[in-house]
Amino acid sequence: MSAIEERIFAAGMPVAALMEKVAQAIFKRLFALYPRPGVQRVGVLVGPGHNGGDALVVARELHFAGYEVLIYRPLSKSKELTQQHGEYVASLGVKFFDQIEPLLDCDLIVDGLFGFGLERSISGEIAQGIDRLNEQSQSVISIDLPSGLHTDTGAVLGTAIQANHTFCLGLWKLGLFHDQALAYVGKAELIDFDIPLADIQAVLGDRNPIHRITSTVALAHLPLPRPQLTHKYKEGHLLAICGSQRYMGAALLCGLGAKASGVGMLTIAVPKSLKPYMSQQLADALVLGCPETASGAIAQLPDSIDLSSFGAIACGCGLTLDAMAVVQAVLESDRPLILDADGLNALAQLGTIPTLCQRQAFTLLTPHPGEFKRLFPEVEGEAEDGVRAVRRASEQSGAVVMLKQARTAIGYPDGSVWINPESTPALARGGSGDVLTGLSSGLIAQAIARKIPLEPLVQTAVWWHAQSAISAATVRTELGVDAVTLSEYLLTVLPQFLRSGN
Ligand SMILES: NC(=O)C1=CN([C@@H]2O[C@H](COP(=O)(O)OP(=O)(O)OC[C@H]3O[C@@H](n4cnc5c(N)ncnc54)[C@H](O)[C@@H]3O)[C@@H](O)[C@H]2O)[C@@H](O)CC1
Ligand SMILES: Nc1ncnc2c1ncn2[C@@H]1O[C@H](COP(=O)(O)OP(=O)(O)O)[C@@H](O)[C@H]1O
Ligand SMILES: [K+]
Repeated sequence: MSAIEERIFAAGMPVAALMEKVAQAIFKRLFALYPRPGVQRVGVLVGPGHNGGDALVVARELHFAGYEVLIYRPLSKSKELTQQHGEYVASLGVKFFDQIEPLLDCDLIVDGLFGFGLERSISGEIAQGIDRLNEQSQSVISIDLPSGLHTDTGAVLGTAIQANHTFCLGLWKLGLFHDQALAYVGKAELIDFDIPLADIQAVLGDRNPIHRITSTVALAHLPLPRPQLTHKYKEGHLLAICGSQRYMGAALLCGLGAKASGVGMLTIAVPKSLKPYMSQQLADALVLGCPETASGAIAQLPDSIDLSSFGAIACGCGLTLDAMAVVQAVLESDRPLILDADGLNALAQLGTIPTLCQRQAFTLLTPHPGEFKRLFPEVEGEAEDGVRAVRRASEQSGAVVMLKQARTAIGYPDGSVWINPESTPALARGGSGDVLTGLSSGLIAQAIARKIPLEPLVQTAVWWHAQSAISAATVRTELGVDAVTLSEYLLTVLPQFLRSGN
C-alpha cells in the first residue's frame, strides 16, 4: 500500500489532497451510519501518522456537522500534515486530551491511532488507554484497520482496539481476514478512493494473488442454468466413500451436502451394515454396501465397482483409520479426489507429499487446523498465517488445500489464495464439515461432467456453505444451525442471491 501511495504522490497527486479525499469518504459513511441526534458526542483517537491525519479531517467535518467532538492525542509529535490538521481543528475550539478518560462516555469513538504504519508493539499509556476503551460499550469505528493489528497477519501487537466497524481504505489489508483479527475488526467495509489500476498492477503484479470470495464470483461458477437437453449422467456422477458403524451420521451428512449440490448421480459406498440406514435416509442415492472390518469400517470396495465410471470421488467422512486400504485405493485411482477427515488422517500416515506426488489427477484436501498439522507438519505458523500455510501446502503437494477455520482459506498450486470473508460461528459444531465435503464434491463432479474448470467450484462451495449458515442463523440464531438444518438451507439460500442479482 505504501508503495502504491508513493507512485500516486510521485505522479502529482498532493498528499494533502488525497488525505482530504479519503477522510471525506470516511466522514460520509460515518454520517450515514451514526446520524445526529442519536449520536451526539464523538471521541476521536489521533495518532502521530497519516492515520491520525485522516482522523483529524473526520473530526473537523464532524464538528462542522454539529457533533460534539473530543480528541485523544497521546503523542504530541506527529507528521507535518497531521500536525497542521491538528492545529486547525484546535483553532475551532475542539478539545484535545492526552488522557483517554474524558472520552470514555462518548456515544461513538473514531479510531485513528495507527494504520499500516504501526511498526512496533503498543505499550505504556497508549496501551492502557486502548484497554480502558475496550471495556466500554460504545460503538468504535476504526480507520483503515483497528489500531494495534499487524496489517498483513492480523496479529495483535501489544494490544488492539476492538472495533464494531472497520473502514478499510483503498485496498483490503490482508490482516483483516485472519482468524486472529476477527475479534477486533467488527464489520469490515472498503472505502474506495480511486486508486488507478495501473499503480496496483505495477506494485502487485500478477504474482501470487490473494482474493476474497464474493457472491458475484461464487455464483458465476454455479452449474446454472442447466441445458435443456441433458440427463442425469451429464450432470455429474459422484462416488462418496464414507461412514462406519462408529460414525454413521458423517456419511449421511456428506450425502446431504452432495444431494444439495444438485449432482446428477450420487453413489454412496458405506460398510454393508449401514446400507439399510443410508438407503432409508437418502432415497435418491445409490447405496453400495462394502465388505466391512470387525470394527465396522469399510474393509475394501466391492469387487464389482469400476472407479473409472465416476466423475469424482469423495472419501473420508466418518471412515475411521481402519478403512486405510480404501483410501489407498482411491489415491491410486486417476479420478479427481476430495479427501476429508479420516481420508486426510490416512494420507498423513501414508506420507502426504510423496503420496500426492504420485497422483496426476485433481486432489482437494479439506483439513481443519488439527488435520492440517498432521498433513503438513513442516509448514509452521499456520495458526497465525493461514494464507501462507495453504499457499505453501498447496505448492508443495500439488493439491488444492482448503483450510477450514472461521475464515476459510483455499490455496491453489499456482500460488493463488482465496479467502472467504463472511461466515458465522454457527458453523462451529460437529458435522458442518461433512456437509461441506459433500457439497464441494457434488459441485466438482458437475464441473467434470460439463468439462469446465474444477478449481473455482471449491470457492463456490465454501461461500455457499457459509451463506447457508448465515441465513439459517438469521432465522434460528447461532445455536440453531445443526448440520442437517444447514443442508436444508443450502437448498433455500441460493434463490435469494439469484433473485437479487447478488
Ligand atoms: N495520504 C493519505 O491521506 C492516505 C492515508 N492513508 C492513511 O495513512 C495511514 C498510514 O499512515 P502512516 O504511514 O503515517 O502510518 P500510521 O498513521 O499508521 O502511523 C505511523 C506513525 O506511528 C508511529 N508508530 C508506529 N508504531 C508505533 C508504536 N507502537 N507506538 C508509538 N508510535 C508508533 C510511527 O513512528 C509513525 O510516526 C493508513 O493506515 C491510512 O489510515 C492511506 O490509507 C490512504 C492515503
Ligand atoms: N468460528 C467459526 N466461524 C465460521 N465457521 C466455522 C467456525 N468454526 C468452524 N467453522 C466451519 O465449520 C466447519 C467445521 O468442519 P470440521 O471441523 O471438518 O467439522 P466436522 O468434521 O465435525 O464436520 C468448517 O467449514 C469450518 O470452516
Ligand atoms: K486505525
